[in-house]
Amino acid sequence: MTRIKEKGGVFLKVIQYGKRRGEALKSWVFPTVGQKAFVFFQLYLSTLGGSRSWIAGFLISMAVILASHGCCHHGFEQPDRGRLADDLSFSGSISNLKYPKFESLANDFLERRPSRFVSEGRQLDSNKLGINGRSVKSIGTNGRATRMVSTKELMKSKSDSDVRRHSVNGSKVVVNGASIIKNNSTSALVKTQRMPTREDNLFDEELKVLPSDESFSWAKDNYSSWQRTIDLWSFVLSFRVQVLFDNAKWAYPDGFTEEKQKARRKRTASWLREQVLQLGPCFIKLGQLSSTRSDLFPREFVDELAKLQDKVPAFSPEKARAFIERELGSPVDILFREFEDRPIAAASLGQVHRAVLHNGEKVVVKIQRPGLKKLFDIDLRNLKLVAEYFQRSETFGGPSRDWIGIYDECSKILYEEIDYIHEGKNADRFRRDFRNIKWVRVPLVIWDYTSTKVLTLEYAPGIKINNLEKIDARGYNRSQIASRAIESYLIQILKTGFFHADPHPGNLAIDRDGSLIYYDFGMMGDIKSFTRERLLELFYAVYEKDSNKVIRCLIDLEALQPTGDLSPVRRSVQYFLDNLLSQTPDQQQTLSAIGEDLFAIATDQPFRFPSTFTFVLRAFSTLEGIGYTLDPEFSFAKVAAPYAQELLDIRQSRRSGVEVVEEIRRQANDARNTTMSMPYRIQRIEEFVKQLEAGDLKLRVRVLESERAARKASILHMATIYTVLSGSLLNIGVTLSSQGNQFIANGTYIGAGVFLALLIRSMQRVKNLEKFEKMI
Ligand SMILES: Nc1ncnc2c1ncn2[C@@H]1O[C@H](COP(=O)(O)OP(=O)(O)OP(=O)(O)O)[C@@H](O)[C@H]1O
Repeated sequence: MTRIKEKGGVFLKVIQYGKRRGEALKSWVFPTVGQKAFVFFQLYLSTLGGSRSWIAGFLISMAVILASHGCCHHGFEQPDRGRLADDLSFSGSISNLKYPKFESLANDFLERRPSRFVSEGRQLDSNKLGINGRSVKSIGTNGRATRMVSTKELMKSKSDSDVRRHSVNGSKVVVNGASIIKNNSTSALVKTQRMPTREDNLFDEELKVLPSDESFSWAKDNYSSWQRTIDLWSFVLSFRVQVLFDNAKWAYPDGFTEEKQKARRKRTASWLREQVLQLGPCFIKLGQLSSTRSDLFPREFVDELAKLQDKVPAFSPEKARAFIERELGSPVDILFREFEDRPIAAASLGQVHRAVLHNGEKVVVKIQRPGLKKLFDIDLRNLKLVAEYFQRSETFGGPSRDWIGIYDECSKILYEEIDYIHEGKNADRFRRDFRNIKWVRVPLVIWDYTSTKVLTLEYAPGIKINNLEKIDARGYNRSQIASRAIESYLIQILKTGFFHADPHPGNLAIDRDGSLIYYDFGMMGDIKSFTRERLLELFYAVYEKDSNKVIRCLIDLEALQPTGDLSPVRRSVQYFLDNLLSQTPDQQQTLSAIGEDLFAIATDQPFRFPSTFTFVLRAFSTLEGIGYTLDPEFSFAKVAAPYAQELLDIRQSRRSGVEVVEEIRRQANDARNTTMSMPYRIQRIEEFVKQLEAGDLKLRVRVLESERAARKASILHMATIYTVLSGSLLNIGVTLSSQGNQFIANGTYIGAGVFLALLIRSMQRVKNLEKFEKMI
């Protein structure tokens, strides 16, 4: 599982609630040059961060919405859970095999919905079918045991003679229950590849022409690791400089205005997208993940990065075919009856081709980009250096944040994403979780055609969830789709604990019968039962507006560090609970708005990696956004209400017995202790007052504002010295240079440069302090 831990911490301050959302975006001014340079990595790390905060954020938001909505007593209708009878998915016998190597397939088989199960399996004669004495037994669709032949085994014996050995009466070969008619003396399996024509189109959809990756250096076979490292660091430095210029008022000779800054940012953002494409898969994945992080990045960046969702270059069919052959051990023409050279989708980590198995089953083959592992190794090695720099740097939270830990988690997740066996197992588990919910569809994994880098799945075409035109044309119920998307997610978070961590519109589609198809199980989250219990406690605490309990739960969840004085945290939590929970239904905010509020409040607090709160809400705000697009009347609270009510009911019923007695006993104990200790407490207060009067007790007061002002003054003082030194050295250099002492002049120029850099750094620090002051 993808268990994403929260790492790092931030300091605590309550910030102006009223301004927070606009400010969060507007004030995207990176405090130091270092931060500007590594914003990309920061985004990457934060996007993939801790699942606990992720969920904690979601539950808080949910409780907030529900409490503000007063919804827990409404009797909302549960969306229709029925599934239409006609199911046009393709399914075939080959996926019904049980292979010893992949135990999970048996579960697949058992859970398979009968409506989907188009039986092409035939009961086979075991005597005729054994290949090299080995055959695989599976349960046929009619419930009887059927002997099945592993396709891999069959591929091994693909020569004519081998094939002939499997023929029955010289005319028919049975492969995994499907019949292949043998037309002539050549191999029955080796067929000339024939692409489907318009008249003979095996698939309904038209294919788009995808751009090719040939012009990209990362796609070249001879791309060296040195070149890669140079490219990567050049990008980081160029981006740092561009952001610096975008944000520095002095960089606008005709005068600074917000419009001009926006226009420049737009240019930088489009440059960034290009660069991300140039840098390849690891960064494309990062860019995609960032495209919903409007809390961290200006709108212009988010919009540009969102374009990465679809526009990822494809690699050539030759590469794809060679790769499949290397991975699966046989040429494509032998493995498949048909294979479409043009991919239906090209994503950051792989591309998807349609194919037809020899038994006629339609499948998709997801092929990983060649050389991806090597690229990941280099990229992550470099990103580790960045993490180490962050760990040392005060600016990035230094020792209070576990950057190395975050890096480790992230690289684990990325490596898991490029392991398609892992993805296949995730898909199986996800399908099992939804086996009783007929309106969620998860394509079957064809394990025999799957390896770490090639994943073959049942072909499950659908209309992308944000394609309103097609959804309307087919007459689907938009509001039902919106509710189902959210509901399926609530089930994952609250019930099964195993959730799809990347539910962008490309990964959700509508099947012909209106059910929801999930694609891409590379990045999944897993909530352990201990965590789930704590999260439920957190949910109740938020619902009861009990800040102490909220803090206790956050500490238990390791989402908050119990170090130092927690009273400022308590104040901000209470502020958040009071403000949001007192909202009337018409003031009710969207999940993404609440998410932004959470980020604003969490800034500078000892939460572990609070920026993951955006990741927390990423899935839900994406789905919520889809919900609003599909149905303007859509309400998250409405869909979530029955689930929240259920949680509250469970608690109520739990409390009814032993817990109530326990609670009464606890309260009685508290009351007795308080009464007994009262005289002693009054005596203590009296002692304090006496000590104060006698001057024995001194109160030390720290005025943080003055401390900050003094710090600012000292930085400005140093900045003045740097200016003078830099100017003087520059003057000396010019003089020496005019006198012909070029060598010494160069030395003084370098000195001037160093002081100039120190000056810029000081100015940045002043700017940071000012920004911080504005926020508190
Ligand atoms: N079983 C399937 N049947 C039909 N189409 C599919 C299937 N699996 C994937 N696709 C299509 O291929 C696209 C890309 O698939 P997928 O998301 O699994 O690839 P990916 O490389 O993991 O992409 P990303 O990581 O960017 O989300 C999907 O959006 C969908 O259109």
